[in-house]
Amino acid sequence: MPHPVPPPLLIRGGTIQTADTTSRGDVLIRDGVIAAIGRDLEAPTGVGIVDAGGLLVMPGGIDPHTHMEMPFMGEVSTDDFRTGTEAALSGGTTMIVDFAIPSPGGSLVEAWRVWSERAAKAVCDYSFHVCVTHWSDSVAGEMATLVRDHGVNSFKHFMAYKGALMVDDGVLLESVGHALSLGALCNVHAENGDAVAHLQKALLASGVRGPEGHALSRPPAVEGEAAQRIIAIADLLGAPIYIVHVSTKDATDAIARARAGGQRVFGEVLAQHLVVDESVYASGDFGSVAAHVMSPPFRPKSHQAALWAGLASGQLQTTASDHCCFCAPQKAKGRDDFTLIPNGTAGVEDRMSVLWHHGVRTGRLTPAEFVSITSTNTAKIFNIHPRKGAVSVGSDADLVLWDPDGSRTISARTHHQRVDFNVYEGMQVTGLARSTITGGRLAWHDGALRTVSGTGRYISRPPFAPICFPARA
Ligand SMILES: NC(=O)NCCC(=O)O
Ligand SMILES: [Zn+2]
Ligand SMILES: [Zn+2]
Repeated sequence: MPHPVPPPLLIRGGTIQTADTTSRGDVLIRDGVIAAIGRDLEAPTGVGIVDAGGLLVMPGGIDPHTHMEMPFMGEVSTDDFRTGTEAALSGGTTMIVDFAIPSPGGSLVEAWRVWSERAAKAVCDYSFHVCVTHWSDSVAGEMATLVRDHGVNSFKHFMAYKGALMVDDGVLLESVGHALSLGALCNVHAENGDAVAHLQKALLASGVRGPEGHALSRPPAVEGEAAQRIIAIADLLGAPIYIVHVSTKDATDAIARARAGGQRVFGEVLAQHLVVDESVYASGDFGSVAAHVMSPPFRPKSHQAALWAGLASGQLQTTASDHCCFCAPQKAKGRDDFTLIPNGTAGVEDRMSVLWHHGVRTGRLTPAEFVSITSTNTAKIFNIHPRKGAVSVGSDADLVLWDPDGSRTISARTHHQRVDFNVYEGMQVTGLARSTITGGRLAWHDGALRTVSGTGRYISRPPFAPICFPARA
C-alpha cells in the first residue's frame, strides 16, 4: 500500500548551505518536495514548523556505498535495510546506494529483484549498483535490461576476492566497454586479487594465522597496481570509471595523473580510512583486530594526508561508509585463519559527523566542500542531481538540519547500527544532525527516530550522466 503524502513542513530561519552557496532563509516543503525557498515565507495553514535557528540546512547525505543484509564470506551483514537506513537518518544521511550481487554465475536482473525485496522496508530512499561477477552474452543483455527498464546506471566489479566475486581483465574489458555503450558508469573495487591470494598463502605457510595477517596480505601496492590497471583499461576504451574506497596515496596519485591527462576517473573515500590507521591491527586482541578487518585495510597514517588533499582538491569526489556490519561471533569464524574473517566495518551513521569534525572544523574542508563530497557530487556522478543533493525548488525534500556546534561521543553502546563494534568508539565529534527530513518526512528529530517501514523509495537513475559522458552527436 502506498504511504500517505506527508503534511507540509516549513523550516524556519536556518542558514541554507549547498555545494555552491550560503544564504539565510526558510524552506517550504509540500508533497515531499521543496516548494519554496525565501526569507520570511508565509506559513500555510496546517503546516508543521521546524525551527532551524542556529542550524545549517543542507542536502541530506548520500552514501554511495553500503551493504545491507549482504551474504558475504559465509555470513550475512547484520544491518538490514530498515535498521541500516534508520542509522543513516540519525546521522543525517537520506539516501544510500547498495550493491545487488548475483549468485555465482547467476542472473543480474534476479539479483536486482532480490535486493528490491530486501529494501522494501527501507526508511530512506535507496538505489542499487548491480555487480558483474562473470561474463556472457546473457550478462550483456541483462545489463541493457537493467539500464533500460530498472533505472540502473552503474555496475560494480571486484578486482579482489579471488575465487568468489573477483573478475579478471577480460571481464573488465567486456563489461566496461559494454557499459560505455549503455551510458552506465563502472565502479571498481581496486585490489589485485591474485596478489592478495598469493600473499595470504605465503603468510599462512609462514605461520601467520592471526587477524594481523589481513593488512599484511593487502599492502598499499596491491591497491595501487589495480587502480592503475583499471584506469589503463578505461583509457583504452574511452570509458569513465569510478574507483570505490580509495585508501592509499598510490591510488590517489594514479587517479590525479589520469585526470590531469583528461580522463574521467572518479574516486570515493571512506570516512574510516581518513581517521583510523593501521595501528589498530597491533593490539594483539583478536576481537578488536578482527572487528577492524575490512578491505582495503586501514593504512599507515601517512596515506591519510593524500586522501584529505584529494578531497579538498577535487581529485577525489565522494565519501562513503562501505557500511557492512559483522558482529563478534561472525568475525570469530576466522580465529585460526585470518582469511576467513568476514570483511567489513560499519559507518553509515557516523560518516557525516566524522567528516565535519575532522574535515570542516580542522579547516581541511569548507562547508561547501563538505556538501559536495557528502551529497552533491554523488548525486551528479550517479545522475540524480538536482532531484537529490540540492536545496532547490522541485528537489526532493531530503534535508539535514545540521548543528555545527553540537557534540556527541560515538559508541557502539548508543549507536543505531545493528552491530556490536564501532571503529570510532570513544571519538568525540562536533557537528551532528539535529533533524533529518526524508521525502518531506521529519524522520529524526531531537534524538528520536520517527520512521515508518517502507517509506523509502527506489530511485531510478537514468544513463548518460552529463558529468561522466560527453555529449552524444
Ligand atoms: N569492504 C569490505 O571489507 N567489505 C565489503 C565488501 C567490499 O566492499 O569489498
Ligand atoms: Zn570493496
Ligand atoms: Zn563495499
